[in-house]
Amino acid sequence: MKITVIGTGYVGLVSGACLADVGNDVLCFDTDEGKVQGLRNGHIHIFEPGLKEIVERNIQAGRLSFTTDAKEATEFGLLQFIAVGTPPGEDGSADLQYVLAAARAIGQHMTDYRVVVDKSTVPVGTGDKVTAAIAQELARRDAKIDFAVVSNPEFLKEGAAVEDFMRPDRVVVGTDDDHAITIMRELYAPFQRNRDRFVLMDRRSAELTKYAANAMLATRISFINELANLAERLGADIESIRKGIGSDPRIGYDFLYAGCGYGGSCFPKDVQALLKTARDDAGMDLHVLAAVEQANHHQKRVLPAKIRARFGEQLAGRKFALWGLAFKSNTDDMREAPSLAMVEALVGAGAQVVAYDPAAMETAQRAIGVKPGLTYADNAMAALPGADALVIVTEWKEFRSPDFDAIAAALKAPVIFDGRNLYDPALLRGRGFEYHAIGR
Ligand SMILES: NC(=O)c1ccc[n+]([C@@H]2O[C@H](COP(=O)([O-])OP(=O)(O)OC[C@H]3O[C@@H](n4cnc5c(N)ncnc54)[C@H](O)[C@@H]3O)[C@@H](O)[C@H]2O)c1
Ligand SMILES: O=c1ccn([C@@H]2O[C@H](COP(=O)(O)OP(=O)(O)O[C@H]3O[C@H](CO)[C@@H](O)[C@H](O)[C@H]3O)[C@@H](O)[C@H]2O)c(=O)[nH]1
Repeated sequence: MKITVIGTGYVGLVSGACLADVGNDVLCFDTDEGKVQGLRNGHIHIFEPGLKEIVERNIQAGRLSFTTDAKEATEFGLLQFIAVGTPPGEDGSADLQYVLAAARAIGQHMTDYRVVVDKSTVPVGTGDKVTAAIAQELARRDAKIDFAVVSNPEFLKEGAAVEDFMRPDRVVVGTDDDHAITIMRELYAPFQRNRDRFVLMDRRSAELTKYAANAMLATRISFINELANLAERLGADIESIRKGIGSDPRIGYDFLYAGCGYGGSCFPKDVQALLKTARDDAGMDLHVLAAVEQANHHQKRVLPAKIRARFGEQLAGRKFALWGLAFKSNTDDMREAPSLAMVEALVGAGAQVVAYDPAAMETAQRAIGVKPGLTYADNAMAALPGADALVIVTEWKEFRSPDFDAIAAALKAPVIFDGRNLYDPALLRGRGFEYHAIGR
């Protein structure tokens, strides 16, 4: 099939590359000249395991190419995937300017039937707005061309994006257009594995399904974080509790890791956008979700508060090694990363911070800019010498089993603040560490 993917970010590039990998012809369109030029030369601007190989393989096979030309992009694909950003607007609602710009470009240039597939995360009713934007452009040039607008939200996780796209738990498709349904079924047939993963519904339900999934996952995290804070005060261990409740299949073990709060490009903005949609479009307050957001806001401050409780409110003259900057492991994404709140809290109280991340050094420097008091180390161990404590905020694999003797020798005193519960408290205390974790 001939497919155009609009937007070459985490979702667009992964979708385009994976769709090409199963034999489709894919043209990726982005308005960012620099990104497109780089991609043509095989430079991948995001860190995503396995993506580079797939992109290179499919460029070489002639199935994957890139353009900044909207007309070429619209003429290319029978399917037009919209995978542009929907960042939070000032009031927390999803900013649809990029989605609607993409829709207008399709309306301006289409000459034949098109299936427009919305993969961006968008509020209920956006499909209607995309339809209206395309229709308006067609009317402007007096063109009568049929098209369908389908909702097909994406559920991939950064850091495992290729695997998630290739082996999806489900493929949610929202439309009542029979021709579009046939095309979408054919498109996703190679990704069904051993059972039918295709979940067909109306467009509004598909749009809301995406928010429901992220809201549910964010709720689990805020719930376990709050319970962790309680466990700590009551002298219980949240990891034992996670194992104790996870064995119930109705609860499960996944996504119940306590930590220093959820971040990333999705949960914070999608929770906010859903609260806003409910309030503005349905006159409803979502009480549970409002509490989820509030609890997460609090959780990002739990580890800094422990550091202040240990070293005092004023941290001038103190130095901290910070391991992890990305919002989670296996990504370079800094959007809403808990590290941002940590750096702000430490440097704001006068401390020096020496930070290291295996993948997010460049993106962090771009996100934070120049900040007096903050410097970066070339590797994890190089961040430690002379620091009052090691602070961990991202669960990178390379932090899981470090040389504890070398850490103790490099730090001023063996003190660790672990926002991801990476280590066994008894083991660390046995090795002479003062170990502060979350809920243990
Ligand atoms: N990042 C994730 O893990 C993830 C997962 C599932 C869903 N989503 C959703 O998918 C959407 C995209 O997210 P992302 O993280 O890939 O975004 P991103 O910011 O990484 O990429 C968006 C890309 O779109 C391009 N763009 C903007 N306007 C354009 C236009 N009019 N025409 C062509 N290109 C344009 C930008 O230059 C950028 O390269 C969002 O709605 C997001 O909520 C993201
Ligand atoms: O038990 C857990 C699991 C995750 N997190 C944190 O939650 C955030 C989000 O993690 P994750 O969901 O793995 O990353 P994302 O790439 O943001 O993926 C989420 O957001 C995407 C965008 O909508 C969806 O497609 C995915 O299904 C959804 O998992 C990160 O800060 C994690 O550290 C925890 O604190 N505890």
